[in-house]
Amino acid sequence: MITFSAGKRGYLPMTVQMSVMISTEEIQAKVKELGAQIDAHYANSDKELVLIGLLRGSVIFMADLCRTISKPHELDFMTVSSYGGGTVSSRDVKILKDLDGEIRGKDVLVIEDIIDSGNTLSKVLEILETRSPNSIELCTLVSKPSRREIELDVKFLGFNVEDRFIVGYGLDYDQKYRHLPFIGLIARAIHPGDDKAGFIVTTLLGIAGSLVATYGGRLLGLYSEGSAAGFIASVIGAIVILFIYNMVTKKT
Ligand SMILES: O=P(O)(O)OC[C@H]1O[C@H](OP(=O)(O)OP(=O)(O)O)[C@H](O)[C@@H]1O
Ligand code: HPA
Repeated sequence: MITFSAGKRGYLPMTVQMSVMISTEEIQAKVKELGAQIDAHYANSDKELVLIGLLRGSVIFMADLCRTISKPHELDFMTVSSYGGGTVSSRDVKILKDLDGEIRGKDVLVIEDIIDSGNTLSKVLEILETRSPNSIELCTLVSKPSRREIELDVKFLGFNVEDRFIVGYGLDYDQKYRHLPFIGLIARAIHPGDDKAGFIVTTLLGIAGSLVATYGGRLLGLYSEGSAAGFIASVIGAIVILFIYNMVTKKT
């Protein structure tokens, strides 16, 4: 289990616990293996080879993979999106950015980080086939065969994985975690701080809220000297503190 800090949510630091599904070492070994398979496959072709990465997920895999391929090749990119910020394919695959170059007569190798339902790649293949390349093959680091809605012929495959939502090595959840060098599962829901810090901060906030409500209430003439704020007023006091804290931290 790997624990790391993941910025802040509201006024408290977030901590994420992640379990490793595919380690950095396993990924690096597989990338080299795939590079060798790709070199062997295209060794006898006299056509130009172009690797097409689907942004943004494939970028880390593609950057590592292309450096293990000896045959000279071009890199080009397309942006398609089907997941938005969620974990379920919308099946409405949108082409957001097309290729910069021509692929007519070339050997095209499409690079993906993951194939899940197959909707994204099948749409991309449909488009690329209309442009008369010499050949089109698919390469993905990860595949979830049990999720497939559209069958695809994947020539170069890294790992088959079970149906769990994974992140890292290009794979994101809401655009986060792509930078991780391994592929993992978010094991514990993102929570504010560790439990001890959460308890202490919550207690201090409760006390501060009560003080703000008591002295604020006296200033406003709501309480007489010597009487203290009740529970609801203290909660309101705590909310006022959080509001001010968020205003101040947003400005810095
Ligand atoms: O087989 P599918 O069910 O279509 O899912 C696979 C696609 O989902 C992810 O892309 P996403 O739309 O999340 O964009 P991203 O590449 O920017 O992460 C991933 O990179 C694949 O392109
Ligand atoms: O498990 C996943 N993680 C991240 N992105 C994805 N896109 C399809 N499946 C996944």
